[in-house]
Amino acid sequence: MFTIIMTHTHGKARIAFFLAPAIMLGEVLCDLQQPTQMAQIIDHGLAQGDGHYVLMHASLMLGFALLGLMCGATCGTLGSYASLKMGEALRSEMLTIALTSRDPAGLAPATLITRITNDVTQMQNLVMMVTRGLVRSPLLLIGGIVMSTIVCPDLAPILFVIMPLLVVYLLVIVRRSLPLYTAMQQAVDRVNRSMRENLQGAKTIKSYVLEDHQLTSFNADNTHLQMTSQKAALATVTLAPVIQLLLNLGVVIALGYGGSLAIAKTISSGQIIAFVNYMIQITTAMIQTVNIITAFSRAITSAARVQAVLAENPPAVSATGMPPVDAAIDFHQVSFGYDAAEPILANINLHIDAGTTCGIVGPTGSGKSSLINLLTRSFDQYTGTITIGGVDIQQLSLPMVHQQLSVALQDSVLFSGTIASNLRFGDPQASAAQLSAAAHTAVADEFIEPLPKRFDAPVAQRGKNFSGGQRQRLNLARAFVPDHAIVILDDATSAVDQTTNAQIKSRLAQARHGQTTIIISQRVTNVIACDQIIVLDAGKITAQGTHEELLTRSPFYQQLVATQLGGGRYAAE
Ligand SMILES: Nc1ncnc2c1ncn2[C@@H]1O[C@H](COP(=O)(O)OP(=O)(O)OP(=O)(O)O)[C@@H](O)[C@H]1O
Repeated sequence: MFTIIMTHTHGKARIAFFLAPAIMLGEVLCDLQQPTQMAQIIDHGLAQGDGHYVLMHASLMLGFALLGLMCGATCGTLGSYASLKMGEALRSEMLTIALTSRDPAGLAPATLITRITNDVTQMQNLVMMVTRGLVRSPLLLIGGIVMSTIVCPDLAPILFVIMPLLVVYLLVIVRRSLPLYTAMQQAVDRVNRSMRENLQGAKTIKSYVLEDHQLTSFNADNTHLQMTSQKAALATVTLAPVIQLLLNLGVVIALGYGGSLAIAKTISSGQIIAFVNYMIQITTAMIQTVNIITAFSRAITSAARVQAVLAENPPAVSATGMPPVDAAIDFHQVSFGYDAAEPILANINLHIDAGTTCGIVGPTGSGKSSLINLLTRSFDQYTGTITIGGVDIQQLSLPMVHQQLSVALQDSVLFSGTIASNLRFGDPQASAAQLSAAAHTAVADEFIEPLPKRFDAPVAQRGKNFSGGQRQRLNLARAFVPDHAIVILDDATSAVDQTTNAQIKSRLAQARHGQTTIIISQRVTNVIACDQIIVLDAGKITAQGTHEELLTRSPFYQQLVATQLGGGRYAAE
């Protein structure tokens, strides 16, 4: 946890982090002066009726109080600065990892949200507490014990009995509360996940009239969160009162026993008052220690969850390969599984010549998208070699890989903004002519041109002001805007009608003539004209060749053609 805090606290924030406790030392020293000064006033000033002595020591007390206040305020400001800066750095790094991570298995959005917000906040609270309390509480505690022993050694045994009892109690509570805080954070994850799914799927829920069912399920998660939070709170709720009780008991004994010693003239009344005041300071320090320990328990849990995100496959930093000279693609003996125990692709060998088109067909779940996920380096845990232009993609940095290829996925994710801002994702400098050309290839021009603002027309969140087919065409156009050597279309026209699909196919053939294009499609018509077609089944390449070749070689392909095209031998266009 300390490593996470330190690696995310730089420059002025780091100075503030270390300076704040040092300044806090001033406040503690000032606080520790007060009871002694008070005893002096009672035993010397008041007892001897020395008004000047009383005034002088009262002024000293005021001076210490003001100095303590200044130290406390400065420490609080510095601590808050360090905490805010650490939170900012941590959130930024976590989001970067979330956006670039190539192993999303442990990074479900709901848990990520909780980790980036709630868990980071817990760590920020700890930094605040540590900068203020980590020095103050132990020092005030030890200082209080030492000073009370010096000022009134006769009453010191009271503390030596009470303190060990308190420490044991504290340790028991902390041990009990730690797993409860972990459970609480997991419950927050569940509520977040449920809320996210319900909000995203609101339309589907309404159409199936499942509002009550979903609400019941959400309420169950909500109640679970409330119960686990309550358990965690209950585990620590007795801490402060028990500390207060034991120390009040100590004060009562000090007053009773100390009173009898004062009557016997063994100690003075000023000593008793100083001792009681030190006990009050010790109580305050103990309660503050409890708060720090509680914050620690929560932050330890949170730090582990934050660390799990920070450890998620950081993007490759060393890239030694030169950019590929051409767009030929090779897979050599590639095997892959999202989970090591479940292979998805097995021994894939394929070669796509630069400047050719390659179609990939296969039943649903056969591994077509997974193949592309490897080429785009979304996942790296495969065996074998994948090269672009003869260069192993592992030797290329992620930006280098992404400068080679554009991908249009079936799921057309659009972002709020304008059509132009969405189309410029892959090339922020793209000219208006590039946008028009890309929109034309994707047959998106026919609905963009009539819009009053054309390419400046607004796009709502997730593109919900466009139809599914329109979204897909904008998604396609976005992939065509950058002048990348390789374009991959992964079932990217599944939502468009047959006529538009045919138009896209013919414009694509023209626009990408002589450039490497990979088309994954459930529709056999989309791949018929490809220079080669790869047939995938259960993660293996079962056949590859041209349409004509596959019609004679691949029973699966024959069946696909028969089902979709009525059984005739369709020639490639
Ligand atoms: N991110 C993932 N984590 C775990 N398993 C996954 C993931 N993505 C896909 N899979 C699994 O990998 C297998 C192949 O999926 P993939 O998406 O590659 O198939 P596909 O041929 O593209 O299917 P479709 O035509 O339906 O899109 C499936 O069994 C799927 O459940």
